[in-house]
Amino acid sequence: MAELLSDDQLNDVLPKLPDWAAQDAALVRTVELESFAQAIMVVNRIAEIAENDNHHPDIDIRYKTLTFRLSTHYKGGITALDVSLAEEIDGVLDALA
Ligand SMILES: C[C@H](O)[C@H](O)[C@H]1CNC2=NC(N)=NC(=O)C2=N1
Repeated sequence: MAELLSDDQLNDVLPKLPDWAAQDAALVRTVELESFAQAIMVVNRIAEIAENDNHHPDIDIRYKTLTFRLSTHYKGGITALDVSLAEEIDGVLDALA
């Protein structure tokens, strides 16, 4: 079972996730894609990852801007599961042409 990260643990992790911020007990990243179609393609790729991980992001879709909020719902905050998912989301975004 994943445990909530302490403030110290979170402060250690955040520098490794430069595109993410800790806001309201979640890891948050906003990214603007090239088009709505590309945004939806990204959402679908991340949906596959989330299903495989059984750990799911909150995703806000506004035209071609996506905002991801990662928290572990049954813990009510940020755990290592959220850090791992953030790294996987970064991988999808970094791989875009
Ligand atoms: C039953 C199922 O394993 C749980 O509901 C999973 C699904 N995906 C999840 N995703 C996230 N972000 N937090 C959870 O606590 C969580 N729990």
